[in-house]
Amino acid sequence: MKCYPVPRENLVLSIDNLKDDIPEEYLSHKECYENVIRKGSVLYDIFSELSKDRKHKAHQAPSNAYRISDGIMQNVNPFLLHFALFVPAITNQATPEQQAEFLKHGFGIIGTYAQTELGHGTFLRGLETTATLDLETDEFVLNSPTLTSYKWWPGGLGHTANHCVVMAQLYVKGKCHGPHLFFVQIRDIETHEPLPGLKLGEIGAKMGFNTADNGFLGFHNFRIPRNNMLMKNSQVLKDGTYVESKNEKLTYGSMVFVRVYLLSDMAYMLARAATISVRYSAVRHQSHIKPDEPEVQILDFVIQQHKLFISIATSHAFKICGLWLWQTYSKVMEDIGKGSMDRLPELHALSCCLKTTSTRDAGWLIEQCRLACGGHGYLMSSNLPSLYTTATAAITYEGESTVLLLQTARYLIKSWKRAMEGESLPATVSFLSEYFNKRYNKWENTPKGIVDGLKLVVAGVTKMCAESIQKHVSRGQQYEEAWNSSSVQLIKASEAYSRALLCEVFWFEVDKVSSTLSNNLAVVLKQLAELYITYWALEKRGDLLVYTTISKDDLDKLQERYEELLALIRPNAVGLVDSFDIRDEILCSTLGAYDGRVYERMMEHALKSPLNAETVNQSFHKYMKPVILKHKI
Ligand SMILES: CCCCCCCC/C=C\CCCCCC(=O)SCCNC(=O)CCNC(=O)[C@H](O)C(C)(C)COP(=O)(O)OP(=O)(O)OC[C@H]1O[C@@H](n2cnc3c(N)ncnc32)[C@H](O)[C@@H]1OP(=O)(O)O
Ligand SMILES: Cc1cc2nc3c(=O)[nH]c(=O)nc-3n(C[C@H](O)[C@H](O)[C@H](O)COP(=O)(O)OP(=O)(O)OC[C@H]3O[C@@H](n4cnc5c(N)ncnc54)[C@H](O)[C@@H]3O)c2cc1C
Repeated sequence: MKCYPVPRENLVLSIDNLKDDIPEEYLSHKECYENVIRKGSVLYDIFSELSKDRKHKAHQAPSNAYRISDGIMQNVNPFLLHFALFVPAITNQATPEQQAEFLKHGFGIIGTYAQTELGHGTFLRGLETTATLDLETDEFVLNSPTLTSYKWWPGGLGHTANHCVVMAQLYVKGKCHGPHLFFVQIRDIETHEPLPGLKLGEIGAKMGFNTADNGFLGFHNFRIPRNNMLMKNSQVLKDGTYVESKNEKLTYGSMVFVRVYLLSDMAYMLARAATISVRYSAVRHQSHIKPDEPEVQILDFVIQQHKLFISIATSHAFKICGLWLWQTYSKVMEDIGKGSMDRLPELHALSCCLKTTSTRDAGWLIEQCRLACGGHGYLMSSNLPSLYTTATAAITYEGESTVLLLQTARYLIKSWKRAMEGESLPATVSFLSEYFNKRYNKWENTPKGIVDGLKLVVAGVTKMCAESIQKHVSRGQQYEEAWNSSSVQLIKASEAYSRALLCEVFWFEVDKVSSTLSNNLAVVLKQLAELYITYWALEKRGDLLVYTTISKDDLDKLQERYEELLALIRPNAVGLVDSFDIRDEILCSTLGAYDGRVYERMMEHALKSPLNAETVNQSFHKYMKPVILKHKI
């Protein structure tokens, strides 16, 4: 067996079998898939060796080895779900004995996480796949009773995975106990043929993610051993006794893991887009500033700095907040391991709004980076279009953004009610009590003052939501109807909460470590953090004018400070993106390569187009020529 030492980027990137002769955009849908399976299998082999070295723990921050594949695959790795959800679901939701059994083949199996159905993705209590206990045979019988109950979307399900964790409605003795997770083999290990009683396939071409092999799966009286239900939190005994979980939402735990991870993932996606667009903006000369001087680097246009520097700052914000959220996640998981669920609602609320804001921001900021590169940003060889379609998928997967923001709003409203009743609140929402008790300060034009102001916006909007719900109820609506009627404001409350959290954590984490950094590094990091906070204060000036004592004069001074920060960051801009340290082989961009040979690389890439293999394409003689000659006057 090939033995890989812990891979270094150099080792992995030097493997010939990982190089593409033809750029992926020139391959067919089927060739694309086969190409990523070729590369993915090499990486899977390496990661398997790597993972043996460090026993996989459910709550361990995902290894950065994942980053290497992110670059080499260029598109999405069809094995991703195995690492992102299949293994974490088993280590998070199965008993130790089950883990030993299900993972005994180590990386000899390839899994995915099959939860979403054709008819349901958000509303998990509405999932239709059933798992019915057969007491006589000590098995569960899985069925897809309708077309809408077919599993639809799971990554790797179409042709890659041979196992999956399936979410299905558990039926025991005629009673439904809601969604539970089951370990299911779906293909023969040797032949890879679908097992009898299953209908498997891929769901077709998508806007991006076209190598993720998202698939569909239908069950027809498909039997699995009773022991294949993941039974760490709830159990079904041999006699059919159902032992319920201490918290039924623990079943949803695997999604929290990925939502927490996505903050760091988006930091990395943005770092790539910022590296490409800032380096290109340093190379590209276009137009004049002073009429009698040569054309300038487009990075010297202040409006270009306004478009791009927020992406540098946001990547750092997501990285730092991602680590903070990961620490919170790990602590809550530790508490749950000791039997305490107290902080689970808070973790759920934090992960919902931060996952949503980070994926949405990554989407529009990557698009802003693309547009800042003019026409060349529209080339696939820039890699900005692929970064965009990959990042924006995350706004939907792992919890659709609106739905997750409403989950956070649910937590804010509950916290507001607790504040009104004088209860003490967790630190992440304690400002609601301060606001309720009118303990807040006048506006200050400082980073801390801005953070406090943004929290006042959250408290003010949350209060307005609570009053709106109360108003609708007093007019005769049921609570759930009143909730729906107030949902536009509820989304605003969650968005404001997420922004305040990002600003607060970014600023105070940087402030906390700055004394340990070299002066220059501390200065630059603080400039980025202040730029981020000031950018969002100016973006949210309307809310600040409504809910804080900020004045027009304060806003004018903030605008001035923001433009000062752009000028201060300008000399370090290229150094800042270089410090993301993303190699050309992982950046995969003709515009963002370290050596700045943009135009030569663009031409080299263009010549790889199959259309350039000949000077006259056969379609001229076959189709065009007869028409041209026929109509030639
Ligand atoms: C090497 C590793 C690398 C990792 C790399 C990752 C990067 C990318 C990875 C993968 C690419 C693609 C992966 C995509 C995978 C998927 O998309 S999997 C499917 C994702 N689907 C969802 O997220 C479904 C979203 N829907 C839900 O979560 C639920 O339906 C709902 C929360 C919206 C509603 O659930 P419901 O049961 O109806 O609850 P409610 O009645 O609304 O009550 C809410 C209460 O429940 C609590 N709660 C809800 N969810 C959770 C949770 N997850 N954890 C804890 N608690 C939860 C909530 O706090 C409420 O409690 P209260 O009643 O006390 O208010
Ligand atoms: C690239 C990609 C990869 C994926 N990978 C996987 C995977 O590996 N495994 C897996 O199981 N799933 C996967 N999914 C599916 C994904 O998790 C679902 O698409 C997602 O959960 C949203 O559900 P839905 O598609 O049914 O949308 P819906 O929930 O139908 O949402 C449609 C619209 O209805 C709105 N809406 C829904 N409920 C509410 C509500 N309560 N209040 C207000 N508005 C509401 C939404 O906001 C949205 O605007 C993937 C999806 C994508 C795009």
